Amino acid sequence: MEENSCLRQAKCRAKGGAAGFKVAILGAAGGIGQPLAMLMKINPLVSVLHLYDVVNTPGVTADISHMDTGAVVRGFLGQPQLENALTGMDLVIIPAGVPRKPGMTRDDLFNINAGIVRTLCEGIAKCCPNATVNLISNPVNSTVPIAAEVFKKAGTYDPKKLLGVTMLDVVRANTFVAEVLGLDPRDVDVPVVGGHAGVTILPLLSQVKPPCSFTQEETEYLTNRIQNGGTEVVEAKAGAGSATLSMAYAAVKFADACLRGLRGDAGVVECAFVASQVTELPFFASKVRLGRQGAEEIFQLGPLNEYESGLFCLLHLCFQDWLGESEERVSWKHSKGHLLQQEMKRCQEKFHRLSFFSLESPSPVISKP
Ligand SMILES: NC(=O)c1ccc[n+]([C@@H]2O[C@H](COP(=O)([O-])OP(=O)(O)OC[C@H]3O[C@@H](n4cnc5c(N)ncnc54)[C@H](O)[C@@H]3O)[C@@H](O)[C@H]2O)c1
Ligand SMILES: O=C(O)C[C@H](O)C(=O)O
Repeated sequence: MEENSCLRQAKCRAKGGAAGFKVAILGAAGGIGQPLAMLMKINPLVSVLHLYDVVNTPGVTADISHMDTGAVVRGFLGQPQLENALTGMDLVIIPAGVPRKPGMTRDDLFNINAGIVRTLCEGIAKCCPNATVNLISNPVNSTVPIAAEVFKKAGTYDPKKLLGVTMLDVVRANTFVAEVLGLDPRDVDVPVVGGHAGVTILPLLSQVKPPCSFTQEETEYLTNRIQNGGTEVVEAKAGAGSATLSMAYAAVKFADACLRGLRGDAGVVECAFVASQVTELPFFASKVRLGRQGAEEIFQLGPLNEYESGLFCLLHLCFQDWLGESEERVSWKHSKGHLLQQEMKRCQEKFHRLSFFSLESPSPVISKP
C-alpha cells in the first residue's frame, strides 16, 4: 500500500509540479552537455529539464535525476524523440556538435555543425517557436545566422530570442583581467563584443569595472589571451576536445540570466551575439538587456580607445566573408568593400607588429541553409 502511494507520488512529481521554467539541453550527453545538465538541475528557476542527444541520454538522465534538487529531469534519445524533447520549452540550450582538435579553427566545424544546428532549429520552430534559444555550437559567428534563416523560413523568427552564447569570452576576460589587477574575478566585469573567433573577439579593456588602467604591454597580453582562450584549452587537451567545464559554467551563468529576464527581473545585462544594428554587421555581440521577450535592448559599444578602434576595424574586415553569398552580402560588399579595404590596410599598418595576424583565422563562411 505504502509502495503504491510512493509510486503515485513519484509519478505525480514527474509531471513537473514545482514552479519554474522548462529548459531543454540539446547535446546533453556531450562534454559541455553533461556538466551543463548537472548545473541546470541545481538551478532553482528550472522546474523541468529535458536532456536530448543522439547518444547516451538514458544514462545521463538516470544519473542526474537522482540529484535531490527541484527540477524534474527527462531524457530523450535520437531524432524520433526530438519533438517530445522540445514541446512546451521556455528555454533551449544547444551545445550539440563537434568540437575542435589542435590545428583546427572553429570554421573547420562548420560543415558538420551547420547541419546539426539546422535540424535542431527546425524542431524548435515546430515545437516551441516562442522559446528563447541559447546557441553554443561553433562556429557561433555562423551557426547563429543559420538558426535565424531556419526560423525565418518557418515564419517563427524573433531576433530577440536567438542568442549566441559568448559568455565564455566574458568569463575568461574577467579571470585574466583579475589576475593582472590582483582582484577577485567576481568583482571584475569586462565587456567583450564582436564575435566568437580569434580577432572577432574584442574585449573592451577601457570599459572594465571597477575602472582601471593597463600598460600597453598588459593590454596586448590580455587581448591576445582572451582572443585565444579557446585555442589555449584545445591545445592543452591535446586532441580530447575543447573547453567543456568552463563552458558549462558560462552557459549556466548565461542561461540563469535569461531565466531571470523571463521572470521579469529588472536590470539583467549580459553580452551575447545577436541580430544587431549597433554596427553595420547584421549580427554582433554586445551588452544586451534580458527581459520577458529575450534581448529587449541592445546597448551601443560606448567609447573605444585608439587601440580598440583599430581592433574593431580589423574585426569588421574579418566579418566580411562571413556575410554569405546572399544578395544582401553582395550589395553590402559593394557599398562597403572599398572603404573596408582601405581600413584593412590602415589597420595592418598600425598593428603589423602585433601577433594578431598570425592567430586563428576568424573568417567563418556562411552558406545558405
Ligand atoms: N560558444 C562557446 O563559447 C563554445 C565553447 C566551447 C565549445 N563550444 C562548441 O560546443 C560544441 C560542443 O562541444 P562539446 O565539447 O560538448 O562536444 P562533444 O562532442 O563532447 O559533445 C557534443 C554532443 O553533441 C551531440 N550531438 C551530435 N549531433 C547531435 C544532434 N544531431 N542532435 C543532438 N545532439 C547531437 C553528441 O552526441 C555529443 O554528445 C562544439 O561545437 C564546440 O565547438 C562552444
Ligand atoms: O575554442 C573552441 O573551439 C571552443 C570554444 O569556442 C572556446 O572558446 O573555448
